[in-house]
Amino acid sequence: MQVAGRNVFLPLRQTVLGARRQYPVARQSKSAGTQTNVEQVPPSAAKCHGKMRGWQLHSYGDIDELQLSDKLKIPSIRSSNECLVRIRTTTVNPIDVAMLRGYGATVLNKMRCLPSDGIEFPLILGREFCGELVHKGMGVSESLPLGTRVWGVVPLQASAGAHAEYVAVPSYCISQAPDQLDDCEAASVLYAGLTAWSGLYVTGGLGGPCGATTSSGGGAHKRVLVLGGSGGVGTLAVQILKSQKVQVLATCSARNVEMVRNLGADFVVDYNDCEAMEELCKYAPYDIVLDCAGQGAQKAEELKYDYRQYITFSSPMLANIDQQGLVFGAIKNVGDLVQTNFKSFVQRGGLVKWGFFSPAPHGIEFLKKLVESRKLIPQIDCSFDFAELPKAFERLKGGHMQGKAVVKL
Ligand SMILES: NC(=O)C1=CN([C@@H]2O[C@H](COP(=O)(O)OP(=O)(O)OC[C@H]3O[C@@H](n4cnc5c(N)ncnc54)[C@H](OP(=O)(O)O)[C@@H]3O)[C@@H](O)[C@H]2O)C=CC1
Repeated sequence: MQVAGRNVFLPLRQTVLGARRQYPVARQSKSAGTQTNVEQVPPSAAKCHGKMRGWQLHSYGDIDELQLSDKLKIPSIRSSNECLVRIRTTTVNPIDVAMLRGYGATVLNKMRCLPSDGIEFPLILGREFCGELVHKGMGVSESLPLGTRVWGVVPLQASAGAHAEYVAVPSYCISQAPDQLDDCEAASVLYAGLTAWSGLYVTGGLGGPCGATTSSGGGAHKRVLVLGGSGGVGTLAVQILKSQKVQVLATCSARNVEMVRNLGADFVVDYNDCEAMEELCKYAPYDIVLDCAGQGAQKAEELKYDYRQYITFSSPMLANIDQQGLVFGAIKNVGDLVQTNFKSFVQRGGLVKWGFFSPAPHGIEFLKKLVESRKLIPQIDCSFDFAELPKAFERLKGGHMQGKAVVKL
């Protein structure tokens, strides 16, 4: 991403060695002639020598492409609104597994503003984290002092993600981590939580205009069916909906029915039990059917009950563009969406939409309020040490997760 003061680099090494207290510094960009102020001094990072450990990807492929190195350069703050975080915990999400194979590369490389002959490697995956704020630009709010324990997300197009000791992110992507959560729990909320929030409130308009533009939530007395209530996104979607007094129905495999019920779902069905699945017809029409199970838009055509909106997080958008290029992929996307919506509207009277993760600050605020009032409790499926990160990828590939796969640094 192009940022202001792009040529202003302030490696952590220069700012932390020997430093013991916070003070602002300013560096002049020779080429741009602009000035970027960077407040810094991470006392606890004083031992670092400008290098960090991290898992890198040098080409797309499978899990064995992930390479651990302890000689990676610590990311630099490149604008006054960026923050450098020393990571304590991170997670592995399905998007990391997909990006390992090259998913979305065409669009993401465009967003990375690479020159036409540029390559995106090395890449560091990892979309969310909990850690300590060690370095920040002067434009970052005083409500986030250095040393703050923060939770945050990494925008999809960033080529240096959270599977490393440090990550640099725009300040809107982080906030103070809730005290109610330990480091593992705090790392496992935002990526899936912001996906669920964005699907329900931005794409689905569950809380009206205020639900999408503020942290107010909403949707009381509506009825939502969550497909895949036991996964990373599904467990949070169920709890978000319950906290807003929405009637929640959910599907998952038999072994997870009790867990999803305990999260607050009013009615839970094993998706392998055809008879029980028929029961879902009794509760139709649904205001929203939320696909958190990778079923895609085509699943909407198979449903035997009516809905107003079917929202899937498994859109073919990036895959179409990967396969057919930007122009033909975009045309195919529009065609797919029109065709699916035509069928859906005629058969079920509802619309089919694609939902996406969105790093919105008011979404983060919304999730934080739920955590603080103990209405949202993250579910952790498994945790691994940093050196074992590939095992977390294996666990995700195995499927049937009960929440998140966490990695501790
Ligand atoms: N577009 C976007 O921006 C984003 C998209 N996603 C997508 O959303 C989906 C969910 O992500 P996430 O929760 O992290 O993934 P998980 O792997 O954590 O969860 C998926 C869950 O789906 C359940 N499941 C599998 N098959 C079915 C089925 N036929 N019916 C009902 N449930 C089923 C599984 O439950 P069980 O064990 O009970 O079978 C599993 O727990 C993924 O496809 C992911 O790629 C996620 C984040 C962002």
